[in-house]
Parts: sequence; structure tokens; C-alpha cells
Amino acid sequence: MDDGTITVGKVYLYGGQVTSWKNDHGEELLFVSSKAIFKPPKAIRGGIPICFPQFGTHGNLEQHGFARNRLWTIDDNPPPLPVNPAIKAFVDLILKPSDEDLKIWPHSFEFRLRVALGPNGDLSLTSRIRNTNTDGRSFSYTFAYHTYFSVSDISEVRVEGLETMDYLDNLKGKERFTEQGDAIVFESEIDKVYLAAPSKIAIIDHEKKRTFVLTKEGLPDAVVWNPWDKKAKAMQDFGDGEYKHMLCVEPAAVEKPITLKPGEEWKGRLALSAVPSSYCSGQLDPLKVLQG
Ligand SMILES: O=P(O)(O)OC[C@H]1O[C@H](O)[C@H](O)[C@@H](O)[C@@H]1O
Repeated sequence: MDDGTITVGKVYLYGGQVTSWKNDHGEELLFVSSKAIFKPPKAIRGGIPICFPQFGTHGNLEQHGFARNRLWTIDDNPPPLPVNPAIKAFVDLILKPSDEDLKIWPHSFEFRLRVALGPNGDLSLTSRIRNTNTDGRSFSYTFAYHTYFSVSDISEVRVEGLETMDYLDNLKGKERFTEQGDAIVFESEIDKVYLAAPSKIAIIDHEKKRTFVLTKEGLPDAVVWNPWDKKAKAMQDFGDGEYKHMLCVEPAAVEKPITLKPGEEWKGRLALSAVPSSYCSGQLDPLKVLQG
């Protein structure tokens, strides 16, 4: 997507993956590792990988499913879906299963991902997944927009909107806990699936004085992940110190898989905006961020 002067977003057909989203000062808002590999068999480390038809290890497929390491195609003639008139540019990507995919997940589907840039440079991703099985069978899946945000310094970041939520802790065998009343801050590795999270979540980067506001629809859960130093070192496609400059907050449907009957379609949407943080007396007003 190009507005004629500066590139404000980049989408790879490999993975159907957004790898760049910039504000009007040309600053990159998504994190992509300097060691990312942009070809099969692994997914690109950064941007917004799509986890489908499985999130994480919640099933028998490879971690996070296969959509993130398949080649998607562009739909040159997208259908006239309800389009927000304020949208400046969009592209529709399509994924359908190959014969090989059908061997590991025996279901026909059409996945249409619309990536759109809206007013003020907002980025939205809308997934429409349709069951195209002709044998009358339903299918179920889990899903996530595995969004990697670029942050100045992870120790200066807080996440608002997930306080008091229940979560499954992936670092403790997916055991269920309840979060305390304070905003989430980061001092060590985190890998949690917040359940029935609110539709708006804010990531506040104190040093950058920037707040990312995530709005999600059709996606009840939200995963929060940072590998921290030890896991960072163990990842081949991730720099040792890069964990300091990224945070994944991933709108998802994990706890309750989505089931589609033949002919049925599901829609899951993520909208992102980056706004200057209003910072007064060391405290942000979460209500302003989340409602304003
Ligand atoms: O290394 P990947 O397969 O891309 O997964 C990276 C991470 O994704 C999610 O956030 C999961 O909750 C983590 O458990 C996982 O480590």
C-alpha cells in the first residue's frame, strides 16, 4: 500500500502477513526481527502472523497452524463487502487449502483477509473464514492475530484493559489464574491467554509517549507474549536483545474454538491505532485511553 509519497504498510503474500505499519512521521509501529526469515518453512518473525486453524499447541497441528507459512493470493476483484467510506486503501488476500493441507486438516475453506488503512493511518485486518466443505461436515478452529508491536523499552510499557481478567498461563501448563487489579507491566517472560478480554486494550509506551489502541471484534481472548532473555537467545530468528523492543498482544479465539457449518462464515476483526499518550503526573487515565 502506497499513498504516493511514503509507504505506510507492507503485506507479504507469504503468510498473508502484514510486516510494516508506519505513522505519518514514517516511524515503524510493528516489530520485525532483524533475524526474521522471509521464506518457508517458518513464519516471518514479526508483523502480524495469522494463527489458523490452530492457535499455539491447542490441537494436533503444527504450532499456530499452517496459514502463517503458506503463500496467499491477492484477490484482484474483491467483492463489494461493506466498506467504511473513510478507508484509504485496502487489499484482499485469499487462502484456500492445497491438497497437502487437506491431508493434515481435512476441511475445505476460503479465508479472505482484508487489510485496510483508514483515517489517521489506522490499520485494520478483517478475516472472513467460510466453510466450503461439500460433504456436510462442520469444522472447528482456534485463531489469533499474533501482533508484534514495536516498543521503546519493554520495562517502560504497560497494558491496560486486562486487569482482573482470568487467564491461562502457558508458562504454568495452561493453568487458570486471575490477574490482579493493576495494569500489566513487564519484568520477566510472559505467555498468557486472557479470557473474555474487553474489546479495547491499550498498550502504553511511556518513553515514546505513544499508546496503541487495539479494538477487536469476534475475538474474545487476548494473548500477551514476550519471550524475555533466555527464550530470545534460544530462537534462531530473533536477536538476543530484541525482546526489549517488542510486545505481542494478540486478539484471539483460543479457549472456545469457533465452529462453522458448511456454508457458514465467521468474521474476526482487529483495528489498530497509534495515538500520542496524554501523560500527566506520572499516571495515564485508563478511561481516557479506553473510552476516549
Ligand atoms: O515461535 P512461535 O511459534 O512463532 O510462537 C511464539 C509464541 O506465540 C504465542 O504468543 C504463544 O502464546 C507462545 O507460547 C509462543 O512462544
